[in-house]
Amino acid sequence: MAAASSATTVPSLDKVDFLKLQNGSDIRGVAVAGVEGEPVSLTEPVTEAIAAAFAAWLLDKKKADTSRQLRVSIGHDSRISAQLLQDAVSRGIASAGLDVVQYGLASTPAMFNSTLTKDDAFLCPVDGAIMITASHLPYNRNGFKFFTNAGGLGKTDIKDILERAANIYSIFLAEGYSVKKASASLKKVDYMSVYTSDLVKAVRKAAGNIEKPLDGFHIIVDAGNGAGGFFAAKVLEHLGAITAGSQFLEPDGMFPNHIPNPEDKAAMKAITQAVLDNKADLGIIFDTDVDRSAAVDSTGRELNRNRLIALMSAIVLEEHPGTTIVTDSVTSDGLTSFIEKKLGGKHHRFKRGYKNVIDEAIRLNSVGKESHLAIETSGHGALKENHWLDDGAYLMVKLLNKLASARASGRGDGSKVLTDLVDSLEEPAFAVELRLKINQSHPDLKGGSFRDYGEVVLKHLDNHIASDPKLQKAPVNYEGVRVSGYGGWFLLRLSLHDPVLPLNIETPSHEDAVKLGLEVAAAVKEFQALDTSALDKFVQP
Ligand SMILES: O=P(O)(O)OC[C@H]1O[C@H](O)[C@H](O)[C@@H](O)[C@@H]1O
Repeated sequence: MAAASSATTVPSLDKVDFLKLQNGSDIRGVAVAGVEGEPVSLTEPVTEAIAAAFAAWLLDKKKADTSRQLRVSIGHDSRISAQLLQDAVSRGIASAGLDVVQYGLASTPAMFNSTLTKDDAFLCPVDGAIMITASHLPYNRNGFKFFTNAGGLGKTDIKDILERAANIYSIFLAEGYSVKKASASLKKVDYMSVYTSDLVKAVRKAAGNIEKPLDGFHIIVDAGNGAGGFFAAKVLEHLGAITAGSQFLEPDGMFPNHIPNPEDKAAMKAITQAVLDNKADLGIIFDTDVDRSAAVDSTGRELNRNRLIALMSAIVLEEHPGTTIVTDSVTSDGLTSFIEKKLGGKHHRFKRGYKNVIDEAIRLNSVGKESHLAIETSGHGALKENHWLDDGAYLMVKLLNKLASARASGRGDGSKVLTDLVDSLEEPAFAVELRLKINQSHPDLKGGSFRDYGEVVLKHLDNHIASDPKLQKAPVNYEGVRVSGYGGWFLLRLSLHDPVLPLNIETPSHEDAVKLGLEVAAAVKEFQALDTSALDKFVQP
């Protein structure tokens, strides 16, 4: 079968700054026209060039290890631009002579998994995988994540791919671009059935090989119209659970109900309400591409952010006593004492970014410091037992295992077994995140980058803190400036991607948070390019 259509329309080619499409270890851009000020950057030729560049990169990496033709799997989330981009990606891969295997609607973790699965019938393992997604971003965006069996590609490889893509695109500019029929092979495979059956097997195995370990449990899924709807019918129901009342399972790239994002307040409210209305045992919510998740217990208590980390830590530390839990930088002090004092583990609070925490856990293991869990407050999480695969669905499988095994051992009280595990987690009475923007066109940047400017702000804050006896700098810290005071803490750091300094504050009261906020405000007031309006509003009497 030929890859792609034989249409010969010639989209007009604009000059493109490929490196601007890099977003950490992902590629992100605008794929749908119509939003003011957001011109389309992921056009068909740009996408085709990026896919061809990934193919060339993969050929360089893998040529020596395999005698057969390399193959690449392609999946996508529910976005309205998915089909167009999938076709362009397929053409790019095929133009480099690699085989294309299309999975259709898929989750990001399933794509990584396809590089590990050994099953000829499903053309697995693939040599490389591409997920077309922009996670929880608005409907007009889209992007790509790339995987090999070594995991997700990192920043350096993404930069390499974008540089190669720019060269390929310059050939399109010179020679003209047309949507060509490619000669390499294209197949469609229902890989999600392999991935979901792996999840089902994992729960059955943990329950002692019981066919329906969730028999009678009522569990509600909210997929936010992303790609996660499969979890209800293909995972939970196979395990015996009732999923009536599950919502927003149908893919709809306009996301008409709420943003598929477990960090979003409206999204958490929607799943909580569904659990209470249906008197369900548990609620589960995913982001668009199912690499992030959160849960809600039967009383409507949210199990997300620090609470989800605490819960996963409790489960993992039962299995691996004393192990190190790697988390992102905005985790609470209460979480540290919970992991270290209550659970007897070690808390390694590292940097923000799922790739950062996963890579750090892998590094710790490589230097002999055992770690089994890397997890972010955003709902991203990966376990050593699951190949460090960043997988929101697998996190939920670990909770399901706990429900099933508790019942098998005579505890029939549903999600209380989960809630009880995090009972003694100390939680701040007040928590806030304020995002302070750096105005990139301000003359104070003097042509430098927002990152350099942000670093100067942080250095200045650091000096200010040193001279203030009411505040203590965190003795170990990997990102930004983290400070204790007024019974709580704050962290000011550079955003991973945006010209923004996010400020997190957690304190015993709103009043204490204002006191910490005033300290930060005083330290940064001379930085004219920093928009402190969110902070100024917060500290106003
Ligand atoms: O640094 P921020 O702007 O707060 O963004 C941080 C977040 O960026 C992306 O969404 C990553 O996928 C997350 O892993 C990370 O937590």
